[in-house]
This record gives sequence, C-alpha cells and structure tokens, in this order.
Amino acid sequence: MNIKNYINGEFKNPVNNTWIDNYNPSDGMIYSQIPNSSREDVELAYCSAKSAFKQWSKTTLEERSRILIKISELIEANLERLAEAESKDNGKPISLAKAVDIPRSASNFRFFGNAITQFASESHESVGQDAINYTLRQSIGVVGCISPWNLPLYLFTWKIAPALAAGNCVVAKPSEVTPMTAYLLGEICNEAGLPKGVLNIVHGLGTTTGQAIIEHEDIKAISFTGGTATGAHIARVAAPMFKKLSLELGGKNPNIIFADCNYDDMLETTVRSSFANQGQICLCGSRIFVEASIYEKFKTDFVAKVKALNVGHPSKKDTNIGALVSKPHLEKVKEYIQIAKDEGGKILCGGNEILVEGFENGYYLEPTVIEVPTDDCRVNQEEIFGPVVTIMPFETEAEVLDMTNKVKYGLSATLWTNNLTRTMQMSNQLQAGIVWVNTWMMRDLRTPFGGVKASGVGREGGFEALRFFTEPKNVCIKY
Ligand SMILES: NC(=O)C1=CN([C@@H]2O[C@H](COP(=O)(O)OP(=O)(O)OC[C@H]3O[C@@H](n4cnc5c(N)ncnc54)[C@H](O)[C@@H]3O)[C@@H](O)[C@H]2O)C=CC1
Ligand SMILES: O=C(O)/C=C/C=C(\O)C(=O)O
Repeated sequence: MNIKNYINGEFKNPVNNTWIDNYNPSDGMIYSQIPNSSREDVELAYCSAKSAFKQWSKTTLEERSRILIKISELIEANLERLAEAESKDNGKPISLAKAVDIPRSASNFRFFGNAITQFASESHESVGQDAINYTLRQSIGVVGCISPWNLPLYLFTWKIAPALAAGNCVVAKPSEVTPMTAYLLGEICNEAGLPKGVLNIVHGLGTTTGQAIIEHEDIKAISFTGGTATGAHIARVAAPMFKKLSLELGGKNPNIIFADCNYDDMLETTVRSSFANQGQICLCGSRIFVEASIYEKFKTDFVAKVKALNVGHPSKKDTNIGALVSKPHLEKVKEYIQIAKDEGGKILCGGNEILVEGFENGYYLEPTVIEVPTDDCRVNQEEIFGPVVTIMPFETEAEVLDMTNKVKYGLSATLWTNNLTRTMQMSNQLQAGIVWVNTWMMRDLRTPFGGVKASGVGREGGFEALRFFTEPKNVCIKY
C-alpha cells in the first residue's frame, strides 16, 4: 500500500515520484511505501495552506472548536484501526496504542478545541496617561509541525491541534519511520469537514522534506519534537530567518528514590517509567538513583520484575515490550550496551537481542538493567532512547542533586519520597522542565511541557501552545 501526501484535502503522489520503503518493526518486512517529498511538494502544501489561511483565520472560534472536536470524535470512533496501524508501524504493543496513543491523540484535538474558546488576551490601562492598551493574539499564518517516531499520532496531533485552533494553516511532516497514522488522519480531517488546505501533510526524509519545510521563507514558525542534534540543526537554519521556534528534544531523566517512599507504588511505576514504549519516550527515567539503605533490596526486586516482562509480538495481548522502531535504532541501542560493558558496567539483566518465534527478523531486545560504577560514564550521560536503564546508589541529597544536574539534558525528573521539605527543596533545585513527585508521566494537558538545557526551547501544552502559535500585537489608544 502506498501512502500519499495530503495536500488541499486530496491525496497526491510526490511530484518527483520518489518513494521510501516503510518497515514493520515486528517482522522486519517492508509493508508500504511513502513519498520522499521534495521542495516542490512542500511548495504545493505551502500554497494550499496559504490560500486556506484567509478563511480559516477568520473562522469563528466556535466553528474551529466544533471541527476540532469532531476530529477528536472520529479518532475515537477509529480507535481499533488507528491502534492497529500505530502498532504495526512502530512496533509498540497494540494494548499500549489502544490505551494511550490513540486516546491521547483524540484528547489533543478535544482539549485544544475547548481551550481556544477560553483563550483570552490582556488589556492594560495606563493610569494617569488617559490610555488603554489591548493585546491582540493574531494567527501567525502558515506554520510547520515536524514530529518523531516514538509516539507518532500522539505527538503529531499535540502540535497540529493547537496550531489549527489558533487559526493557522499547517504544513506537517510525520516521521518517515512511522507515517501511517498521519496518513489516516488526513481521511479523518476530510470526514470532519476541515476545510481544504487548512492542514497539509507531506511525507519524506528529514533531510529532504523536513529541510524544505524549515528553509521555507514563508513558513513563519516551526514546532519540532525529536533528537537534540536535529533540534540544533533546525535552530541553526531557522533562527537566522527569525522564525518562531518550539524545540522539544531529548532527555536523560533521573529517577531519584529515597528510602521513605511508598515502596510498592515506586517499584511498579519505576518499571513503567523505565520500559514503557520500549523505553522510547523522551520522559522515560533512564537513570535510576537509589538511596544506599534500600539499594540492595531495590536491585533484587526491580531486576525480578524486569525479568518477568514479556517481550513479544506487538499484536499479542500479553506483550509488555514490543519491537524497537527500526533496525538502525536497535543497532544504536545495542552499541550502548557494549559501551556500558566496556566502561565497567554490570549487566544485571537483559542485554541481548531476542528472536521471537515466527518473527525472527523483528527488532526485539531484552529490557536491560545496568549497574554503573560512576555517574559520569557515557551510558549515564547520553540519551539511549531504548529499553535500557542504569542504576546506582547515593548517600545524600546533595550528592544525588549534583549527579542529576550534571547531564547536558534537563527534560523531566521523578522524585520518590514522603518528606515534604526535601520535596520542595529538591524540586526547586532540579534542572528540569517537569518534576514528578511520587508518580510518573501523569499528564494534565493545561500544564507547560518542555525542557531546559539540551532538552529544548519553549513550552508546549495549554495556553503556552496557543501563545506559541499566535503573534501578540499591542494596540495603545489614547482617549
Ligand atoms: N522525542 C524525543 O525526544 C525523540 C528523541 N529521539 C532521539 O533522536 C535520535 C535520532 O532519532 P531520529 O529518528 O533520527 O530523530 P530525528 O530527530 O532526526 O527525527 C525527528 C523528526 O525530525 C525530522 N528531521 C530530521 N532531520 C531534519 C531536518 N534536517 N530538517 C527538518 N526535519 C528533520 C525527521 O524526519 C523526523 O520527522 C534517537 O535515537 C533518539 O535518541 C528521536 C525521536 C524522538
Ligand atoms: O505530551 C506528552 O504527554 C508526552 C510527550 C512525549 C514526548 O514529547 C516524547 O517522547 O518525545
């Protein structure tokens, strides 16, 4: 089956008729092809978006809201089909796609469909000067949304929904590794009555299609989620063109466990925060620091739970861990396991590729726990983005804070403790955009989402996203 570009409400082949193979990670087979769109395709998408902008930016908030909520309902109505497509394209367990990815994609549209009706601008009375200022929040125009492969429809819609709600028209590119649900979204948008050209989806490689989007002179804002190196490249290209930029990048998130925590909750959640989605979530807690007094107990209990996880075909109900997203990614993760061994790390469990019966060419890897001798080893400093975590003990708050803040990343941190003073003090000092205390990845879509340092620039979510996708203009009236 060939995936096509979605431009001006129609499905089109790429102008230069160049295609890329799309692999099913669970069996390593090519199962579809996608366009490797060129500058010409991006230009067609841009022109279609530009024509639609005049009308869409003037469409009432109620009408925009109605359409976005309709899209949300149609995503829900297509739950099974979308979850199957996501699981096949990405390798994630179908149970996860059904419970998390697709419902959250629907929530993204519903949330921003509602949020835009509550979004208000400010006014400032200049007392004593007989003047009033009011600030308009105007749609930007045509914006670019570029998303990664780990949470394909979830992150694609997390960008598109606020962009559309704010009255922009969009040229969007999903990851070339997981294009299928973005393709299906085009059909849903047509059925929901989204006017032609408001959303345009171009498929292809980052270096061709993505590059054409970020270099386009008239695409005025770029919202990107993906690797830090790619984010830095996008900034180098787009910042001198004065584009607005939202960059949500990698992480090397600490999971800090104190002896006074609720142990059972902590243990269960830590297995999830380590290995959910095969560890391929930028928020996964890939560095586990445990207070020395419970370190040996934690090590034994954690390893036992990890060994019990079921690695298998994504379509099977009892699969906890599916396939990694691609062969090159599997190789990258395996290289890090070798690096850990070379650096003196001890593999407590996992570390090997798995041959799943009947799917021997799939990209399966055992969930891996590595005990590291020091915090400054490469596996504790660099993003692996797979089912691999490190563990090590700590003695004091000061020591663990120092280790957690020493990495170049600063996305999220999880703290397990029942000590209120410690919670407040550490939350203040952790260099991260998001801190979870006694939980992980509990999401409220109104909250600011994003990181500091090499984890990115800007915040997504709630009104932050609507602010990003609008341009403020202050009007000062003297009376
Ligand atoms: N959410 C996250 O934090 C993610 C982090 N990563 C990290 O990045 C590493 C590399 O993974 P990749 O798949 O290569 O991610 P990537 O960052 O290269 O890809 C993300 C998106 O950016 C696009 N892209 C790539 N080059 C571009 C360019 N020059 N201009 C515009 N768009 C471009 C891709 O086509 C894709 O749609 C992973 O191993 C992982 O460590 C990857 C995906 C998601
Ligand atoms: O918005 C969320 O709930 C999760 C976002 C996750 C990422 O951005 C990621 O893994 O890249």
